[in-house]
Amino acid sequence: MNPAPLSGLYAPSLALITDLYQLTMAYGYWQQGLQDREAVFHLYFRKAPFQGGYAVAAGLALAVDWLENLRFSDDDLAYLGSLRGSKGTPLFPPDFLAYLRDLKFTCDVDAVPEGTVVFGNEPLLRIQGPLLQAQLLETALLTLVNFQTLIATKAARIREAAGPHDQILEFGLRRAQGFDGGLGASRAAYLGGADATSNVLAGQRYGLPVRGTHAHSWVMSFADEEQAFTAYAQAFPDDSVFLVDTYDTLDGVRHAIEVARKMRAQGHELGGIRLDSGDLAYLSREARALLDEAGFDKVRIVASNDLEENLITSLKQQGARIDTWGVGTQLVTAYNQAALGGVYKLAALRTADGTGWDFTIKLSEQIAKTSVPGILQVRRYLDEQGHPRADMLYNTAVPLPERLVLVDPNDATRRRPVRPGAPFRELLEPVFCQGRRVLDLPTLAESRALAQREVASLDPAVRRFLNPHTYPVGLELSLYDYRTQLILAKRPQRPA
Ligand SMILES: Nc1ncnc2c1ncn2[C@@H]1O[C@H](COP(=O)(O)OP(=O)(O)OP(=O)(O)O)[C@@H](O)[C@H]1O
Ligand SMILES: O=P(O)(O)OC[C@H]1O[C@H](OP(=O)(O)OP(=O)(O)O)[C@H](O)[C@@H]1O
Ligand SMILES: O=C(O)c1cccnc1
Repeated sequence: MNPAPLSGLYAPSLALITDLYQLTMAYGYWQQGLQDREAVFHLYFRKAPFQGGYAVAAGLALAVDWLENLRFSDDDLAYLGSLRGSKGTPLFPPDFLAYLRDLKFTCDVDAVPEGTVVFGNEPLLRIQGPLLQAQLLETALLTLVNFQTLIATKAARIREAAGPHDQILEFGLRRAQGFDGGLGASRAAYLGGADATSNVLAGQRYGLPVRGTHAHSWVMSFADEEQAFTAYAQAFPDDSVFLVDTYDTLDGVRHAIEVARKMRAQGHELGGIRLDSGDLAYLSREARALLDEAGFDKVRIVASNDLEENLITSLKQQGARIDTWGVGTQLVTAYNQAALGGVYKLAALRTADGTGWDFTIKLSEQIAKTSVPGILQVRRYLDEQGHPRADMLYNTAVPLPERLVLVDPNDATRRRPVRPGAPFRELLEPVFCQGRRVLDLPTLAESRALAQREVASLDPAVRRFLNPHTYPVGLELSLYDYRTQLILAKRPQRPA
């Protein structure tokens, strides 16, 4: 069989986009008759990326799409049937493959909408349903949500640095982690705050605005800069941005102005110039002065060259006159943090008699890595202006006490009583009910607008890049106490 083109991007079925152990466990559960035991898993990360104070949830729409198309094709089953164990016997017997063929997705999925700001330990997704199915979803859901959330968060930080009025163009495809990394990054970058992408397939697939300038090679293909700019303006008289740094940046700006004058005489306006090297603060100030003096104060100044949020902040502090930021490598590769460490943990199992729940916990040497048992919801308390004040994780499967207290899961001495009647909203919303979609997803542009409102609603101390203030996320006290009991019950008490 030839490998699918585009590294499987267009494979008719993506059921096999998983780790082998999900399938070996599935077989084991099926063999033990445990496949339909009801289970609850949470998908969450522990620490916000980039040493930042928050993350922007993303990836849900891709997860929904994957879940709705989840089925094992004949090719998938033939491949699984061909796998052999170390003794040469089939890894998966035919009757299990027949079970997979008929498997229908019947889980409940609750999720935090894309664009919502989220913090460590908060479930972004909660999956409830037959154990075999819920387990089988782990890898793909993590793959989608981890990367999308990572890049959306990076884009939100770049937006924070650029401010609400500047434009951000995502230019990263050539430096992305493969085709799928590039496509996914363009989507997430837009969701997190970029205005447009240079990635044409992402534009087509996700409906993103596509934008761009031209390369140095364009200028190098003509006898001189003026000819190159003139030719580009002929092709795109109302959509030209000239790259001015091929030879000498300020001479390039003067040449751009000459051509812009001729364009104006013919009823067209130059859109912008792009700076791609040198001291971007100095050159942008000089370029702005030259353009303004010549009567081109509406011509935009685009900058590119390894930009990221700290550099953009610094350039602004230096008085740079850049109004459009072309950001590639650092954004689409999340350069300073390779991955978001989201995890997927079992938190509840139906009791054998089917009437109650066993809440489950994964212990760890580090308390920060010990999971939270229960069927969790995140309640976000708001102040009078509707700004987030603190989040509370609680177990929806047990009644909430009258008086609520939030406990820091990493330091039980830090507690906050909840003001009676304090306004709140709950973050996890039903998306699938027994495998049937019950939520109409917002458009990507709506999720992007939500992300901007969400980040803006955070305290600037939580948003700042350097040593941000930790936003309070607590366990509801009775959940905290229950979790402590469970830890004590599970951990061997060895004599000193
Ligand atoms: N005023 C500035 N303050 C801080 N960093 C800047 C400033 N101007 C540019 N930079 C950044 O410094 C880095 C190096 O810039 P430089 O012009 O030397 O790049 P380069 O890639 O070597 O140029 P070229 O593309 O000509 O090879 C880039 O990441 C650029 O964004
Ligand atoms: O710097 P990034 O944030 O990744 O933005 C994309 C870069 O891609 C292009 O450069 P090109 O591939 O021509 O190489 P260059 O770095 O030599 O300019 C463009 O001129 C930007 O500099
Ligand atoms: O359109 C551009 O200017 C562009 C596109 C990709 C990479 N660098 C720049």
